Amino acid sequence: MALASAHKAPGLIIRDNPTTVGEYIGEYIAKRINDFRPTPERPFVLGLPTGSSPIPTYKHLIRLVKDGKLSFKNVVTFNMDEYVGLPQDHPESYHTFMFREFFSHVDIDPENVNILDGNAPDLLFLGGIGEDGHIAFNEPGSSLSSRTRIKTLAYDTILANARFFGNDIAAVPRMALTVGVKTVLDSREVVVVVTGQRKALALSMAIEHGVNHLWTLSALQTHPWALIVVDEDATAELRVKTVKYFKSIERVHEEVEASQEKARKEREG
Ligand SMILES: N[C@@H]1[C@@H](O)[C@H](O)[C@@H](COP(=O)(O)O)O[C@@H]1O
Repeated sequence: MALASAHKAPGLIIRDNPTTVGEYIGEYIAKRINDFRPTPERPFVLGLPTGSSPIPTYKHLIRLVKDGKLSFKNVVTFNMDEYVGLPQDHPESYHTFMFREFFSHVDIDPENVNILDGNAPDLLFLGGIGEDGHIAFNEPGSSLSSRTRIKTLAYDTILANARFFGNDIAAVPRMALTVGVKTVLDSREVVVVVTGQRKALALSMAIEHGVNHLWTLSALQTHPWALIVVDEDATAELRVKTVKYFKSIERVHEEVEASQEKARKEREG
C-alpha cells in the first residue's frame, strides 16, 4: 500500500506555461497507455476534451506517436461533450475539432473513436474547465450525481464560446450533450488541464473551498485519483500557502521516486 501511494501523483502540478503543461500531461498519458500494454481485446479507454487548453497536450501526444514512442492502435476514446443541433461536419462541432486537432494525426482506428459515452469502466478522463468551473458541460448548479444528458448552456459559456463562432453569440448552440459529474467521478482516474488567468478563480474555488455544485470541478475533491495540471497564470487566485504546499508535495514525491529507482538499480546490479 505504501509503495502504491508513493507512486501516485500529487493532486496539483504547476508548470510555467501551457506548453510545459501539455508536455507533462502528454507524458503522463503516454506512460499510462504504455504501462497498460493495451491489446484489441483489452483496449485502453481514454476520455477526451475539446477547447483550447488541451491543444498543447494533443500536440505532444502527436509528437510521441510520430517518434514511435506511443501508439493509439489499441486505444478507445470517448469525448466528454458535444453541442446539440450542430451538424457533425460543422467546423466547430467537437467531432470536427477532434479529428482536426488530434485523431487525424495519430494511428487511432476511427472505429475506436466515440464522441460521447459516459459509461465505460476503467476510464482515464482528461478534462478541461470553463471559466465558471464547469467540467465537460456541467454548468454551475449541475447535480453532482448527474450522468450523461442534455444541458442548457449558461449564458457565460455561450459568451465564452462565441469566439469559435466568429464572435456571433446567436450562432452558438444553446444546448449540449455532456457526460455528468458522477460519470466523471466514476472513472478510474481523472486528469484536468487548467491554464490561463481567466481560469484562476475557478481553480481556487475548486481546490481551496468545499465541494459545491456551483463550481462543478470541485467534485473532484471526492475522487480517489484525480490530478489537476495548471500553469503559473492559473494559480493567480490561489493562496501562496496552497501553491507552496503542492510544489513541496511534488518535490518530495520526486525524491521518493528517485530513491526507489536508485534502490531498484542497485538491486538489479
Ligand atoms: N465544454 C467545453 C469544456 O469541456 C472545456 O473544458 C471548456 C474550456 O475551453 P478552453 O480550454 O478553450 O478554455 O470549453 C467548453 O466549455
